[in-house]
Amino acid sequence: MLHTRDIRVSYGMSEVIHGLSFGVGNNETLAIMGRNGMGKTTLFKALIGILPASGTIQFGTEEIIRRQPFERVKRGLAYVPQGRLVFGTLSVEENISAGLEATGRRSVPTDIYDLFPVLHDMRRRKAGNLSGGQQQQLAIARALATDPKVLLLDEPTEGIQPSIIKDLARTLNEIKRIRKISIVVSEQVLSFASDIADRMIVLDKGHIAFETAGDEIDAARISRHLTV
Ligand SMILES: Nc1ncnc2c1ncn2[C@@H]1O[C@H](COP(=O)(O)OP(=O)(O)OP(=O)(O)O)[C@@H](O)[C@H]1O
Repeated sequence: MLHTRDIRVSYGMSEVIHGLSFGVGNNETLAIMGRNGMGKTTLFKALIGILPASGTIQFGTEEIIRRQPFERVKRGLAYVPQGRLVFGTLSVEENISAGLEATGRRSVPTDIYDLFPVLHDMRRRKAGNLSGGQQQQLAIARALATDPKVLLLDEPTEGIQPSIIKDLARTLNEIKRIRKISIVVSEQVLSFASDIADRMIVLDKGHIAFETAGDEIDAARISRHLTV
């Protein structure tokens, strides 16, 4: 579905992503693991097109590396940034509706409120008044409103309580089942990633240290790359 080849990203003269090649298949969840500063956010920004990158990004049958972010979204790539970044002064429903623009649809698809009933209950509230976990749900709901084929999630568990993290894993598995989409998620929380990933890639200083199938996860080996 989404395949990169030799992706390189730099800040000025300093290259931080050093030629990454990986892919995510149809209806597959890929977790990209790595501790702070290993390049996860930089990689995600390059995938959605906020940061320029060299190499190739094949999305379905199309090469998208020169496409603007909004063109990538229109084609079915959605991005939930680290830190959630909802529009705090807009209502929950207005936040979700912001995602509809890419589709031409006018009302929020019902499956979104089925997935996130709390957002339905709070649809008239200002998004800034929601808890961290609820804002994360809202950011995912807004991304789903764009009707994506691939959902990119940058560290969705950051700053979220452990009990809510379990719910988030369940919801992401439900989204994959209902929508039949692919998910690429960056993470440091191995238990969460293990609950959702079909495959994992471990990033180390902008390189792929190794890759593993979800049912063959060597927790000790991955943990060595997650703890300082
Ligand atoms: N705007 C920037 N200018 C220069 N260097 C940057 C910039 N943003 C990130 N970096 C550097 O790029 C490298 C990768 O950072 P990145 O934020 O992608 O890592 P990360 O794995 O997402 O970590 P975190 O979880 O802390 O965001 C780090 O060495 C970081 O210092």
